[in-house]
Amino acid sequence: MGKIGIFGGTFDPPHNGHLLMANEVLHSLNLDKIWFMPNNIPPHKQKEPVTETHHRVNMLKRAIEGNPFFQVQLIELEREGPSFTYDTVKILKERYPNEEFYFIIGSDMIENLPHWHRIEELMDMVQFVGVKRNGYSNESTFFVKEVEVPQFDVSSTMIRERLKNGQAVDYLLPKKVIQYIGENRLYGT
Ligand SMILES: Nc1ncnc2c1ncn2[C@@H]1O[C@H](COP(=O)(O)OP(=O)(O)OP(=O)(O)O)[C@@H](O)[C@H]1O
Ligand SMILES: O=C(O)c1ccc[n+]([C@@H]2O[C@H](COP(=O)([O-])O)[C@@H](O)[C@H]2O)c1
Repeated sequence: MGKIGIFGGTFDPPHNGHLLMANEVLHSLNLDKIWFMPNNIPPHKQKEPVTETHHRVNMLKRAIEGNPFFQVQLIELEREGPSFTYDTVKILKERYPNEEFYFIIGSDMIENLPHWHRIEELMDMVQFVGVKRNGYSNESTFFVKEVEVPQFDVSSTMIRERLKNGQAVDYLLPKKVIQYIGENRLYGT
């Protein structure tokens, strides 16, 4: 039996805030692995344009390169439409009956939890792990296991904005991801 942290996200692009929190949760909960799971269509951002999936996957692979505890889990790209976590966790539990799953979220998502698809049932299927994010509260009517992580106030939105304006993004995301963004002219670079 293994303990797996599932870290779902849009990762548009992945950044050091994602890597920091994943690593801290891995160690504080003694998990065996973290699966970074890019979504197909983010359920609550359905009206926003999202970078093509293959680019998000390629960036994620570069971001986690060299860390033996980090893997990319592509299960949500096997389905069309919005990636509801309930549907995903159901399939994961069938496919990996011996694993115990922890679903990692930042506190902006904790606030949003009551609006998630079939949240009551999902709560019985997986343990949520919450990481505090600047400007959001960790309070929830649902049980979310809190992990203390040094707060790193970076977001994909901030990185996209900076790139669009020609501002520096060094140390906000891995060098290899910055290189990939430049080579593929993403985010208006
Ligand atoms: N700096 C951060 N600190 C804590 N949690 C974070 C941070 N950045 C992202 N997260 C969490 O990581 C998960 C995936 O986030 P996502 O890929 O949407 O990144 P994001 O930076 O929030 O993107 P965007 O700015 O486009 O909304 C979410 O649960 C989110 O709350
Ligand atoms: O299932 C839902 O209703 C649901 C609603 C909002 C977000 N999620 C998931 O939460 C994770 C973080 O979302 P995001 O959009 O911030 O990248 C990602 O795996 C989403 O698929 C899931």
